[in-house]
Amino acid sequence: MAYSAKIGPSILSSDLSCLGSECVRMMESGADYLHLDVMDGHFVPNITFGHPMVECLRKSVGQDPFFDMHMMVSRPEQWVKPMAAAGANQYTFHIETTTNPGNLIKEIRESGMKVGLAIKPATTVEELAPWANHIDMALVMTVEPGFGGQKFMDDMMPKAGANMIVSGSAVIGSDDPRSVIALLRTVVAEAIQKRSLDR
Ligand SMILES: O=C(CO)[C@H](O)[C@H](O)COP(=O)(O)O
Repeated sequence: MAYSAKIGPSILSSDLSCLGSECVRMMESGADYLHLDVMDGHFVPNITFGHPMVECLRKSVGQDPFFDMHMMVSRPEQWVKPMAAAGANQYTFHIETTTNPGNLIKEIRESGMKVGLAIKPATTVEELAPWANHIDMALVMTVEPGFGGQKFMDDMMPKAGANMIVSGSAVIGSDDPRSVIALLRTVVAEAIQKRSLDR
């Protein structure tokens, strides 16, 4: 059986004044999808951009790149429809930010997007587990949300078993992002294979 992993560069560490060309550079370097970090200054102590920027990006890069919106915002319900209209493919919200994940999942699907569910380092996978069959992707954070380039939290490893990897500064900051993406993909695919053989 062939084991594969998907790599989604986070554009957080890129030159945000050149976001369109940075996204194209990542896709041309072999990225499987793009992880777009949306921050509102409330859920996290940082601000990035919102749906108007996503709409411009979509026009600039075309229909093909898959946009996974990592919504680090305090009211994720508010941005579902605007993000769908702007051209987002997946809406990944934080379980810590809503009292009604089921309703939000329904709204996201009705808007035509896939559903991602994220947890901060302090949140257990048990809180995520009841929604596992209702979502397309679980995002287990290995840094505190808000900033790229932080130290990887090794103690998050028991929560993971990942087949999709978000990597920002290591990919964006490299002179050779193609090699970094390929290396990440190979290492993760081999780990998945080993894990399945160990079972
Ligand atoms: O979600 C994020 C921060 O909130 C970033 O997307 C994530 O941390 C990836 O960036 P890096 O690899 O530089 O840590």
